[in-house]
Amino acid sequence: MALTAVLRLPARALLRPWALLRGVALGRTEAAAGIRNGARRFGSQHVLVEPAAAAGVAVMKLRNPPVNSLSLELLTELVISLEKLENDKVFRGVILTSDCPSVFSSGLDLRELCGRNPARYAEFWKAVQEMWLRFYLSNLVLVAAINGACPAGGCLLSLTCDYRVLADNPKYLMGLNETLLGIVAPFWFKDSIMNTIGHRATEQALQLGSLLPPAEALQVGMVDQVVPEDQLLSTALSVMAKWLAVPDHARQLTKSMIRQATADRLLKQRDADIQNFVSFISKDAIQKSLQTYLEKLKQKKG
Ligand SMILES: CC/C=C\C/C=C\CCCC/C=C/C(=O)SCCNC(=O)CCNC(=O)[C@H](O)C(C)(C)COP(=O)(O)OP(=O)(O)OC[C@H]1O[C@@H](n2cnc3c(N)ncnc32)[C@H](O)[C@@H]1OP(=O)(O)O
Repeated sequence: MALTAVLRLPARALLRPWALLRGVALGRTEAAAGIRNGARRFGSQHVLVEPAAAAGVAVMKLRNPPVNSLSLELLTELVISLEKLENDKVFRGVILTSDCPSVFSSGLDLRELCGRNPARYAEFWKAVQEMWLRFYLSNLVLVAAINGACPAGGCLLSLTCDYRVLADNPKYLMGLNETLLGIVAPFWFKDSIMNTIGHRATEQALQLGSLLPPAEALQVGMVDQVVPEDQLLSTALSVMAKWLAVPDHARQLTKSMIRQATADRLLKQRDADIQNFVSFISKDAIQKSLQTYLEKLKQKKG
């Protein structure tokens, strides 16, 4: 960033050096535009973060076109973006949404699960764990504004949030569909959904790999609200206002009291979970089934 551009920045940006780094990552024009509008706006290649109209709230948008598949890069950038917001005392809540049309996130990037070497699988799985742990235990209020399809890892990401609002569109299917790919959702995926929809509903949803349309997702408790698409963000902001009306320290300790035990189950066996994943995903039969699934997805268009 040129010195003249730095000098034009408001003092508060200079007090936060990472805000300048974000500007570099965004490119000078976009960063400058954000600041000119009086709003600090930052991002990385795959995650865009901008302050919402409400004080203390940021909107975090996934932008890994075409379908926001959770690659190693996107997972890493999500964690870094959340950490930056947590360290910036201005922010108390985050609305998580998608910048890609009609897909919130297509889940883990299937290309990360096929044809890689064990070291890369291990690195990728560590990043999936990290994303889940950091979002699940975040001190901030997280509201998911789900503006598209939300299968598998996309659903997991939304389940880390404190509240989920889903746009009412029959194409926006949501759920943990791993069994349909011939793979098994790990215990912490299962814990996330079971803590949300309960034991019996999980028995069905997880074994069947159900992808639910909005009305059913609402009925089972996978989401808290279904609203017309054009009201998604305003609803998420209203929900956020209600959550932010509670004193942070009391809400944060309560959240931790409810969630820490679930996170600890993974924290106690992170390495074993990585080894399990690597040996499971490396099996020929699993690789075959994933490749067939990926090919079917690609052929869908033809
Ligand atoms: C004992 C057990 C121990 C350990 C357990 C170990 C391992 C197992 C755990 C693994 C957990 C896995 C979790 C996951 O998240 S797996 C991913 C599952 N995701 C899906 O099933 C969704 C697949 N995608 C879709 O259904 C559709 O793409 C979607 C999201 C509805 C959007 O539809 P549409 O807009 O029509 O877009 P296209 O289908 O045409 O897709 C465009 C383009 O993107 C490619 N693509 C789609 N999804 C993915 C993906 N997840 N990863 C990578 N690429 C994806 C698709 O193939 C198209 O590519 P093209 O090249 O043809 O343009």
